[in-house]
Amino acid sequence: MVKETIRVYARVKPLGRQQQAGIYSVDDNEKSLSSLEIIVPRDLADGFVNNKRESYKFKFQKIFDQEAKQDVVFDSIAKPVAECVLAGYNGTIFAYGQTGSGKTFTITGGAERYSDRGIIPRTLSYIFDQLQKDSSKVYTTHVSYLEIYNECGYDLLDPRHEASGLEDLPKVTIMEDPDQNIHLKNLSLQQATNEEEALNLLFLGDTNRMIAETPMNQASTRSHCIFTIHISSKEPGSATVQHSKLHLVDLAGSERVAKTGVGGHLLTEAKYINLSLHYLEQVIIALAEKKRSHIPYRNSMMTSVLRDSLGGNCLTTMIATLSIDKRNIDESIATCRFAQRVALIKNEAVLNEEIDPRLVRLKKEIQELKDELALVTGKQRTSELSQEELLRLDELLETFLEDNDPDSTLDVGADMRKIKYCFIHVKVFLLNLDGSAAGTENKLKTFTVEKCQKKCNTVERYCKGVKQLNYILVNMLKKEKKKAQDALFQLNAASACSTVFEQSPSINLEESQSPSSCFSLKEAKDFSSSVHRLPFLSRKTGKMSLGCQEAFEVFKQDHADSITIEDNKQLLKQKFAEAKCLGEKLNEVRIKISEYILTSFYLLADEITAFRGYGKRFYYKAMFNRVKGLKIEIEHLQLLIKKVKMKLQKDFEVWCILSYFRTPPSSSTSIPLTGDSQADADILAFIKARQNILQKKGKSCQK
Ligand SMILES: Nc1ncnc2c1ncn2[C@@H]1O[C@H](COP(=O)(O)OP(=O)(O)OP(=O)(O)O)[C@@H](O)[C@H]1O
Repeated sequence: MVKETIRVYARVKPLGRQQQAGIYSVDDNEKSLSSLEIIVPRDLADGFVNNKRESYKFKFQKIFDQEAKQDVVFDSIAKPVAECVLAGYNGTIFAYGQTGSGKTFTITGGAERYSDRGIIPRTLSYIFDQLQKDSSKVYTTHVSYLEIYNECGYDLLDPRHEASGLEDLPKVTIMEDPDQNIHLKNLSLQQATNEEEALNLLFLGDTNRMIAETPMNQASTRSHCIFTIHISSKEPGSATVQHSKLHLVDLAGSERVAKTGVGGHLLTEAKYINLSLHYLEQVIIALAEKKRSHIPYRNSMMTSVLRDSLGGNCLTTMIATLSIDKRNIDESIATCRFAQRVALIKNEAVLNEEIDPRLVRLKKEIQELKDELALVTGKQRTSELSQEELLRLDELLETFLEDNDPDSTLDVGADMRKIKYCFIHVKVFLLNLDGSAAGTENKLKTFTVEKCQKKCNTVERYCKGVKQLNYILVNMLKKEKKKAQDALFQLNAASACSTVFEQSPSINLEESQSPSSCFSLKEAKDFSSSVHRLPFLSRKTGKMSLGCQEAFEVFKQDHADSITIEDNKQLLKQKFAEAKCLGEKLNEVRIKISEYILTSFYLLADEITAFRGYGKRFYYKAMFNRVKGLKIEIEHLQLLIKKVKMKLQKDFEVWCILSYFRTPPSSSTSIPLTGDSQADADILAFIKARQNILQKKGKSCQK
């Protein structure tokens, strides 16, 4: 807990050109309090016997003279408060003084120069800077902006739109809970994750502020404004959260109504303002009197909102803004008197820590669920398993791990404690696999290893089998290919010798072969076209079987057409690259043209621009046509590649037929099946087709 009286500072506003300075002196003391002396010369008109005081002395924590810059004010006043707020304490800084004395300039800042930024933007910047540096905690920051005008509260951060008048803003009302805590109904808390977002909210609020003119100040604020920064912080893993808030208050002008010379509607306003400041004064007087038990906070909205800041859980600072103009001397003295009373108020700031409400909620939820579970199961579940339950679990685990049946299961019921226990147990067994655990664990270890080895052996055998099959198939296809090449060679030779297929449809391809194995190229081609696409070459899915694909690849490599395909592919690549390059250029030109169109829209009279635009358009059109041409060329090439590929596949089929039919039918039985059910079915269908043809052929020969 930090016990401290409210710190009171004074800031003297620089005098305007036509202002005449009152007599005052500052005794700035670095070590203790500084003092301000205001001299009011006795008015001779009051006569020679005049007991009026001539000198007024006031003590302040520090006095900022006319030359004091905003950064100095921030460093001395706001920075220490912001540090406390970051540490989890509540803080308040409020500016009090007559209209035009520099309250808004000190709290919010001036709009002319960046260096004129006041306490709010500088504090936001400082806080977000610190939050970024501190990675030990998770911070959440919100801001709220309240305006109190004629005893009514308004939410300046209404996100829907910028209000055209105060009436358009949501009305904020005060609610008090049984513990006498104040809650502001309708005041929105806007989250700000960084400085920029927080500043945007400040600007939104400032735009919404009610500004009216008084004879004293052309743009004076006649309402109280409270900008609040709310910070929540939590260390990861910690159960406690800290909540703190910093009120930055710009009070309305404290001058007396008679002096301002206002009337009518403005007089009503002034009365309200003065009334609320009067109540503020009453609260401060009451707080300064040690014997007073009742503090009249509830008399006005402003004192209700600032209840904690005045004599409560808060580190509070007041800035008395003074206009040391000859005409404003009385007001300045009044402000200083008020400040002296405020300086007597003692506050007790405590660290605002609480158990994370989410944690409290979760704990409650867990208890409720436990109760529900106990009701359903009829058992009260504790966090630990009983000795009996543990023994039963051990038995179940042992039976499960010793069971050779791979489909055996371990059923421990829907109890997370038991499931976790089993997992841990199994993990321990696995970790001990290489250790020398004895007894059951050892048995289980051996059992697990055996089981694993068995599995490995099966997989190994399986892989071996697949490899063997692959090897057989590839060899088979290689042999077939060689035979086909021989056959083709002989065919070529035969055709060279003018042995026309048509004349002798049953030309022997190899003299040594049996007559039934003879097959002409034409027949092979006919067969190919009649079967259309052989089942093992083209599946219903349109894909070849794996072995066939492999064979096709080997076949393709040696085929003359594959060179054509490669050439075409290269050409296609080039065309694609060219088309891409042109496409990019085209886009560039398109952007330039739209820029030109936009420019010429603004400079319609400028014919040169328009002409240039046309030139670009022409260029664009030519490029467009070129790309179009390339597209057609690419499509043509793609078609060509497709055609060559189809031709290759057809040739491959013919080659397969030829090579297969060269072998005697009896040899088909020696063909090892692949093991792949679909491929085997293809092969068998192929053999059947071949036998049918041979049968037909035999019949026609007999005829
Ligand atoms: N320290 C200062 N340095 C330079 N200009 C200042 C200073 N203090 C105040 N001013 C200027 O004086 C004028 C009035 O100041 P400001 O609006 O802050 O007064 P105020 O006390 O907030 O008045 P109100 O009660 O009407 O809101 C503004 O133009 C402001 O820029």
